Amino acid sequence: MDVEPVATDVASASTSERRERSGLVGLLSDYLTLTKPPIISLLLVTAIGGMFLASRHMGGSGIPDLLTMLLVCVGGSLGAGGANAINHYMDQDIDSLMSRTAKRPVPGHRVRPLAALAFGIGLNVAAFAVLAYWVNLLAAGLTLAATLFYVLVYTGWLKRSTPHNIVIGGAAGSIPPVVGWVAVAGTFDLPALYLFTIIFFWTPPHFWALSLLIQGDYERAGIPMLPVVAGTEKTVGSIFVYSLVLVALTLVFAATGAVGLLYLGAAAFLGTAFVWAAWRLRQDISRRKARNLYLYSLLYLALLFGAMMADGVYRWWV
Ligand SMILES: CC(C)=CCC/C(C)=C/CC/C(C)=C/COP(=O)(O)OP(=O)(O)O
Repeated sequence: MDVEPVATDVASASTSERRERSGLVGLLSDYLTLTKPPIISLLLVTAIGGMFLASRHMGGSGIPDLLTMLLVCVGGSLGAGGANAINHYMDQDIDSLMSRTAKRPVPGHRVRPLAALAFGIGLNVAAFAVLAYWVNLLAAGLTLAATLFYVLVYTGWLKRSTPHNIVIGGAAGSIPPVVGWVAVAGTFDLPALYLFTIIFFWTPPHFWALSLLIQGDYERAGIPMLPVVAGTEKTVGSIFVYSLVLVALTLVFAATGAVGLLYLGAAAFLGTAFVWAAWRLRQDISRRKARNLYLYSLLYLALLFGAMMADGVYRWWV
């Protein structure tokens, strides 16, 4: 497969253009870029999904209290945004070697490394304060744990040392629905573990599809992502196996009774398309198929959690 890196960090590229146009707007835009807003949006969808599910589990309408939702979104955005800013600081050397990330604010010399670090730490302190004071200590502690796992275990260690980096590191991104759940339920329960596990198994196929598209970048930076270390055939095989486990998990979840038929139908439909996309990539290892799976995986997660929310409200309503 042609592995020439074509993906560019669109957010950073446009940031650099804006920065040239206007000093203050550009600076604010760079700091916003440090938080990786598209990733935050997806994490919030999963956190809100956890809140809807917990609300239904507690015998409520399935629609969580709006203020709690807002506070979780604010606290979660600060926590995840802070973790991402620290990631920018820690990865500045390798980011400067990859075309997708070379124009980011730190390697692009528009934000000083220590300023990015201080910004990231500051956001995490604010996240902890918001969640601990207005939501609960468990939600605050879990968010902090996600940040520490992401920056210390994934960014500082696994990312540069093992092809299993994204498998284990994905645990950080699997915590937001659990934060949403405990924000509403106050305690940890089995459905929250399911949500965690679903995202845990979603992350590798999603990230490996991206890794296939930017394999050249990872090779240049010496990052042992699976395609670099094990080759494209092994990677698409692993993507397929993880996709099967992911979809099986989403279906078994319905058997627990935490979700209903509306969710089950959506999980079956969306999951079939996921496995189909992974199978097609396995049959024809091309950039187009890898990009299809990568983009679909984003849509899949948002729609799966959307179905979960709609399902709870529907069951309360009928
Ligand atoms: C508080 C909280 C919920 C934090 C979650 C942190 C988070 C965004 C986890 C996502 C999982 C992950 C390993 C992403 C890859 O980062 P990367 O450094 O490989 O990505 P990059 O190459 O784009 O920088």
